[in-house]
Amino acid sequence: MSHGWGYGTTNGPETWVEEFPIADGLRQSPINIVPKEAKFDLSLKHLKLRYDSSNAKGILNNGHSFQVDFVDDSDTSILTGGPVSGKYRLKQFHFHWGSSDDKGSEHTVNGVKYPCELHLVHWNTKYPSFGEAASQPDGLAVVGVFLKIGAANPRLQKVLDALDAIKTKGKQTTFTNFDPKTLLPGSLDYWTYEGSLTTPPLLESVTWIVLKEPISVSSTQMTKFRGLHFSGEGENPCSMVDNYRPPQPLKGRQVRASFK
Ligand SMILES: O=C(NCc1ccccc1)Nc1ccc2c(c1)[B-](O)(O)OC2
Ligand SMILES: [Zn+2]
Repeated sequence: MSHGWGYGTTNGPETWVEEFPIADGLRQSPINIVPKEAKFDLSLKHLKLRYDSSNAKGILNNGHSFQVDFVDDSDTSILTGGPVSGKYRLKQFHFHWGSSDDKGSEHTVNGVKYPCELHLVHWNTKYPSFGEAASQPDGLAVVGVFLKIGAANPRLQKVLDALDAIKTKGKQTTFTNFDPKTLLPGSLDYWTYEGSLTTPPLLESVTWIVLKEPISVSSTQMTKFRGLHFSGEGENPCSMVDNYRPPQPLKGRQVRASFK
């Protein structure tokens, strides 16, 4: 049986460095964000996200999270402005969450964990593909959005209703006509820093753009995330929960803020 990385006691974040030594690198993610230590940078531009709902393609249980994949063969769903130069194409979005409402996010704010964190993954069109971009220091731009327990979020419902069809590892189904902009909070104020993928291969190619304002999710909606399985059909069932990497050392990096 393939051992493969995961979030369990024998293959979790503390073990990843054995196969992926960059886990101890200089620009690892996530991090704990301390707002008072973030430097307001007047030169940071407004974040511009233009998505075409018809680019949504499918939804997949990849054994670590679930992701909604987008057609990325043209510049129809792109991120521009913010801390980056050039155009970054939306490839997929996915989430990280906990086994209970007191944990689950990857980034933390003053040490506070949110129950869930959304990642919208974009790649720099100066490179020919996502895979190529993922190996470049300016290859990826990921927007992180915190989810906070409150009123049920109707914008999440279409995604959550699709989860019954992808309960186990490897299952996927079509998922069309969805604009991820509907998942964003009212304010696009953000913190930004240079980091990495938070899952193996942990490549140090991500400009992180973490939104200050969370979106809401209800406890009941959170139980839908927790109904997924890390395991495949017919394997010992293993609930997909606590699929988050804890904060990593800042190692001298500056976190900048787009707002005062
Ligand atoms: O795309 C991923 N893996 C497949 C892969 C293919 C080709 C080259 C490298 C990697 N992973 C991944 C991508 C983006 C993010 C994360 C993980 B995240 O840190 O969880 O949030 C942001
Ligand atoms: Zn992620």
